[in-house]
Amino acid sequence: MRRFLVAGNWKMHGGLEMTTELISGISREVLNMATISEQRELAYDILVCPPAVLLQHAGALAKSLPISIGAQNVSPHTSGAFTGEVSLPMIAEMGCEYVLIGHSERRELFHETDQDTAEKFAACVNFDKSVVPVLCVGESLSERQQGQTELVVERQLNAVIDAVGIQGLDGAVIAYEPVWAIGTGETASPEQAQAVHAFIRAKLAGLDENIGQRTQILYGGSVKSGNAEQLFSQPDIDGGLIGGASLTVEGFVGICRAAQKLAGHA
Ligand SMILES: O=C[C@H](O)COP(=O)(O)O
Repeated sequence: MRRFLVAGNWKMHGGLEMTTELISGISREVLNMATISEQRELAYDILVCPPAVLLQHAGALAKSLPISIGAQNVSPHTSGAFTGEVSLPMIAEMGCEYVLIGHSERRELFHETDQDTAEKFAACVNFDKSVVPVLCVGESLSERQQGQTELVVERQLNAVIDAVGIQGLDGAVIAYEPVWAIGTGETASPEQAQAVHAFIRAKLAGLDENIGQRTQILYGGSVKSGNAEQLFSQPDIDGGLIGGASLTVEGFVGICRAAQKLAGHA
């Protein structure tokens, strides 16, 4: 059975104080709303992805809490003359268990290609310590309007599958984030999201049934406490990658509440 994963992507927000407040506040609230037995181990997983300079602080804070830490980006290189970049060994040392790969803002604003994304994903697969890649895929508004959603998502998936094989996706997380729903307040309807999630799962399952069935596929794009339960109720939606609503304890915990309520049904 797949577990729900509620993941917050803080993007370029926050500082030391906000990191302390969010991580300790989220942990306090989710433990408060958990049953006694769930307090030993929550029935779903929580991830927060702060900016790179806050990872050390976040990693130290979250060490004994039911929250995993992830980076928002990583270099495909282990070390070298790559000014401004951060490597997998560096983020792992800061306590990162996950890293976002190919977020649409990286693709759009920083011109990362499918090939760049595949190289970063391959670096995670080949890294000897475990840092789970969260591969972000999704179409733009004009691509959706032209009926190209599946084509685009499949192209983005294929770039990674070509680089690492289907086995390389075993244990990875996929986040479907329609670009037109990111930060716009416009959410894909549960049915629209489910259709793409089912397509992604079928694509993976067509190559390896077990990997297809056990891969967590998150939805991202204006998820908030008011729509999380409806989205997470869909059979192929295993949680969310949350931007704006992950920046307050109340907003993020409201989404965790939906995962807690539905846990066991993913
Ligand atoms: O990584 C998160 C997504 O870009 C969604 O952002 P949003 O929840 O602000 O729409």
